[in-house]
Order: sequence, then C-alpha cells, then structure tokens
Amino acid sequence: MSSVLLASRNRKKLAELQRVVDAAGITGVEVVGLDAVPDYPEEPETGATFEDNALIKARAGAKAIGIPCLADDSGIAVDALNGMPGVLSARWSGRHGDDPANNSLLLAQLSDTPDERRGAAFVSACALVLPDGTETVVRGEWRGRVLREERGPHGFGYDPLFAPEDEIAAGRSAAELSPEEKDGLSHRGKALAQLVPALRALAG
Ligand SMILES: O=P(O)(O)OP(=O)(O)OP(=O)(O)OC[C@H]1O[C@@H](n2cnc3c(O)ncnc32)[C@H](O)[C@@H]1O
Ligand SMILES: [Mg+2]
Repeated sequence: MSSVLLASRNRKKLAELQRVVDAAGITGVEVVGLDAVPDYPEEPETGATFEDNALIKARAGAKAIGIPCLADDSGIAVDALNGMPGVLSARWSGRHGDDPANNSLLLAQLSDTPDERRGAAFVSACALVLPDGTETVVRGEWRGRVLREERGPHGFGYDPLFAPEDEIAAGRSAAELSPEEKDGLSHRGKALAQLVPALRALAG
C-alpha cells in the first residue's frame, strides 16, 4: 500500500480533499494528513497564481516527508474586483484564516455592486508532486455570484456568501449544500477528478 500526503493546514479543506479522494475509490493508495507525519515548517505562499502556490505546498511536503504529496491552493475570484481576493483569499482582511472578517470585508466592498455584476468563481489548483520530481497541476472552477448576506451552516470560508450558478443548487448558498452536493459541484471536486488517474498510478 503506498501513501499520499494531503498537505493542508486548513482542517475543513483537508476534510474535503480526503472525502473526494476517498469517494473516488482509489484502491492501494492510503491518504494521510499532516497530523500523521512529523511536523515541518510551512512555506510562505508567495506565488502569483493558484498553481504556483499549490506547487510550493506540494513540493515542500514531498521533500520533507519523502512520499507523494498533494496540495490545494484556492480562493474566490470576484469579477467586480478584477479577480481579487484571488490568491489573497485566506488573508483578505489581514488576518490569515479569519473567515468571518474576510466575509464581512468582501460584503462591504461589494455593498454598492448591483446583482447583475456580482459574478464570481471559486478556483482550486491541485498539485501532485512525487519524490522523484514528477509534478502534475490541475485547476477546477465553480461559477456563481456573491450574495448580500451569509447563509448556511456547512462548508467553510466564503461558502455562506457564494450562490453557485448550477441549477441543482437552486437558490441555495454553497454553505446550504450537503457536503456530498458540494463535492459534486465544487472547484475542488473538479480539480481532484482530473488527478484521479495520476493517483491510481501510484497504487501497488
Ligand atoms: O494553504 P492551506 O494550508 O491548504 O490552507 P488555507 O486555508 O491557507 O488555504 P489557501 O491558502 O488555499 O486559501 C484558500 C482560502 O480561500 C477560501 N476558500 C477556498 N476554497 C473554498 C471553498 O471551497 N469554500 C469557501 N472558501 C474557500 C478560504 O477562505 C480559504 O482560506
Ligand atoms: Mg494557505
């Protein structure tokens, strides 16, 4: 049985990565989180793109632990903000990972933006890096629009503010979808689906 390290320090994101990989039913590959391996220092996410940052995180994990490593870099790109918060999504309010503050700031910035210009996309770049240096990077996007108030208990980050454009979401926010519904539609689900063949190839 070979192992793949999922290198995220965000527990809720890690749970999503784990769920999607598990649901893909890849036999012969065990996924492990950062709590199952010795601690190593977090690399600064200095990249200009989601892809650059996903590679920074996956390379660091593969190098430190010596096993294949998968990392996600993600965020919300708002049309009316020229694609920001983008790679700055986790620290948009100035405090890394402060979801309520990030959501409040985004709402305030869009307070005068009319409904027809509130389009946005969640973006996920996922990188798989092997100890031999092989690198695969994929991207998934999820279109929708930014709501005017937070709704729903599930998910994390900007989910309560994001109304997916998919018919099946029918007026609900991403935080009002069940975890399985979100996985089936999300940027992260779409990105990881493209990595399944590379993950299968690790088995055995
Ligand atoms: O880097 P790691 O350790 O994986 O954890 P992180 O939370 O710092 O993750 P990112 O650097 O990729 O920043 C992504 C941010 O974008 C937002 N985000 C990403 N995916 C999201 C999703 O599915 N739903 C809601 N918000 C999301 C959320 O605010 C995250 O903190
Ligand atoms: Mg991060």
